Amino acid sequence: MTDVLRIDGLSAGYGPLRVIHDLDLVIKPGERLGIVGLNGHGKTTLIYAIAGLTGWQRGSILLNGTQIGRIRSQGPGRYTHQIVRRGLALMPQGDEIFTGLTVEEHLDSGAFTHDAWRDRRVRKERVLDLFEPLRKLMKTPVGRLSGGERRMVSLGRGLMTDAKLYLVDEPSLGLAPKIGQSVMEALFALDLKDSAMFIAEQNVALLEGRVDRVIGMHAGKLKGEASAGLSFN
Ligand SMILES: Nc1ncnc2c1ncn2[C@@H]1O[C@H](COP(=O)(O)OP(=O)(O)OP(=O)(O)O)[C@@H](O)[C@H]1O
Repeated sequence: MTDVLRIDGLSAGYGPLRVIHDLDLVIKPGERLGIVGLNGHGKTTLIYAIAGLTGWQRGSILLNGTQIGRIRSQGPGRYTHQIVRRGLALMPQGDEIFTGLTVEEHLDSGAFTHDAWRDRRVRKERVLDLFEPLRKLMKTPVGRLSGGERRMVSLGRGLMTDAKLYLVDEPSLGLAPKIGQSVMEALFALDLKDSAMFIAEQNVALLEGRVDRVIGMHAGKLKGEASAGLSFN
């Protein structure tokens, strides 16, 4: 079976700053991968590079066998819509939600591809099955929601397409521990089938036993790898 993601020799950064250094990574169908590392070591930048959102990048990135990692210096985001159409879903750090729009409008906005838009009712049901508290809030502007509910909206929006690869950036960040845990549980309940999930997370305890592999990230490089039991090599 084709790898969901195969990265070879990726470097990426912003202007003169090189954040990702010659990085290789393979993610298999059905796999949940955790990336852990301290602030500023490049987790978000790696996610952005996969999504074509860094200032510049070079190296090969195959998403489900298709090259999405062309040399990019024309500015961030120029090819991101094409990458999304090829099967990428991004759940960004900090939610990136719009306080005036309702929960339902956010979920609809995640149905970006033609197929997702056509099937949006079914897909919204699938999201609501995972994030039950949103069910009674569909017509509520997101500005009135709690932090945990907003996170569910942000993650739910990312689940509206049938992506090959879900990139999730610090899903528990800024939430009370119990809320963070329940949001993560909902995310882990998603049946990936032959898709894969990449989760950047500082709170390694939240990944324990819930992902197939955890890789440490330090100074723009991947360091050490642990299976679900979390003893690092
Ligand atoms: N848009 C940007 N322009 C310039 N430098 C940036 C930009 N975004 C991130 N950086 C720099 O890139 C480096 C890596 O940051 P990045 O956000 O990828 O790390 P991280 O591991 O995801 O940390 P965090 O948990 O804070 O998101 C840092 O030195 C940061 O200052």
